[in-house]
Amino acid sequence: PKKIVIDCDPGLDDAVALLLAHGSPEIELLAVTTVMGNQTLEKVTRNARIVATIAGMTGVPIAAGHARPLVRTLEVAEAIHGVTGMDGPTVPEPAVPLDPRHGVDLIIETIMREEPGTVTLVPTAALTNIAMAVRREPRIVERVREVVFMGGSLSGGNWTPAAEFNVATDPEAAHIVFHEDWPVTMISLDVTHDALATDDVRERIAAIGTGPARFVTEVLDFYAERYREFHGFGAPPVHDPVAVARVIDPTIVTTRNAPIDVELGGRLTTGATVVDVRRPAPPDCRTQIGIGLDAKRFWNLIIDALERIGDVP
Ligand SMILES: Nc1ccc([C@@H]2N[C@H](CO)[C@@H](O)[C@H]2O)cc1
Ligand SMILES: [Ca+2]
Repeated sequence: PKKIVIDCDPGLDDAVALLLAHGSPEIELLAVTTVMGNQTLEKVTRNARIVATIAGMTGVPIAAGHARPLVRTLEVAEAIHGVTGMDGPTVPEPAVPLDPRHGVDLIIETIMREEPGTVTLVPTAALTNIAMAVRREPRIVERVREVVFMGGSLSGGNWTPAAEFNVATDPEAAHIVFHEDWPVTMISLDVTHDALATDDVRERIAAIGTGPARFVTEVLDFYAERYREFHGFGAPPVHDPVAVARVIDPTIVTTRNAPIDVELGGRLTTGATVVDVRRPAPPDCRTQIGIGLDAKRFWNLIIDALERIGDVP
C-alpha cells in the first residue's frame, strides 16, 4: 500500500477524504495533521478527531499544526462548512486523543522515519504546515515520494474571482511548496468540479446503511444544501477525496506536466495559481496539474471504502 500523510482542515469534503483513505486497502494512512482554513484550527482539529471516532480510526496519530497563515489574516469558509466547520451531520464527542506533537513535527518525524521515497504528502487545505515543515527540515524534500495537493485553479477561483480557497488562504505557503524541488501534483478545481455528489451518488452511499455511510450522507446533504444556496445547483463538487483517489489509482485522474506559479502581489489576483500551458513543459518540470477525472470510478472507490469500513461499534 501507498504510505500517506493527510494535512487537512475538516471540513465537509476533508472528512470524506479521511474516510476514503482509511477504508482503502491501497492506502496506509501514517498520520493526520490539521491546519486552519475552513474553520479555526481548534474547530478543524476537533472535527478530525470526530471523523476518526466515527471511522474507528485508532492508531493513526492526529496532531494540530498552524493556526494562522504565514503572512496574511485568516478568513474561514464558515458559509460553506458552518460554524463548527462540519455542520450538518449529528456527530459523537471525539474519542480519539490529540497527539501532543505539533503537526509540523509529526509531518517531519513521519517522513524522516520511513524509507526515503515512500511517503506521499496529501495536503487538502492551506499549505502552511507543509511550507513550515520544509523550512524546518529541508531534507524532507528529497525524501518525500510526491506531494498530491487539492487546491489551485486553472480557470478562476472559488474564494476570489481569481483564487481557490486553499491557495488564497496562504498564498506565500503555496509559493514555497510549488517552488521546492519535489514532485507536486495539483488537483485543482478544474478536476474536482467533476466529482459531483449527485442525488444518485448520495442515494448509493445512503444505501450502504452503516454509521460511517450515514455520516457521509448527512455531510453531503448539508454540503449540497449550501451549494444550492450559494451556487444555485445542488450537486456539490467534493474536492478533497479526489487527491486521495489520485494516490489510490493514478489512472482515475489524468494529468499533464506544467510549470505552476502563485501570484503574491496582484491587486485582484493574489492567490491565483498561474499554470503555463502555452507549450510542452520543460524536461525538468516536476509539477503537474490534473486535467480530467473518471467520476464513475472515483465514486466507486468511495463506496468501496465505506463498505470495507462497515459499521463501527
Ligand atoms: N466554497 C468552498 C470553500 C472552501 C472549500 C475547501 N477548500 C478546498 C476547495 O477550494 C477544499 O479543500 C475544501 O475543503 C470548499 C468549498
Ligand atoms: Ca479542505
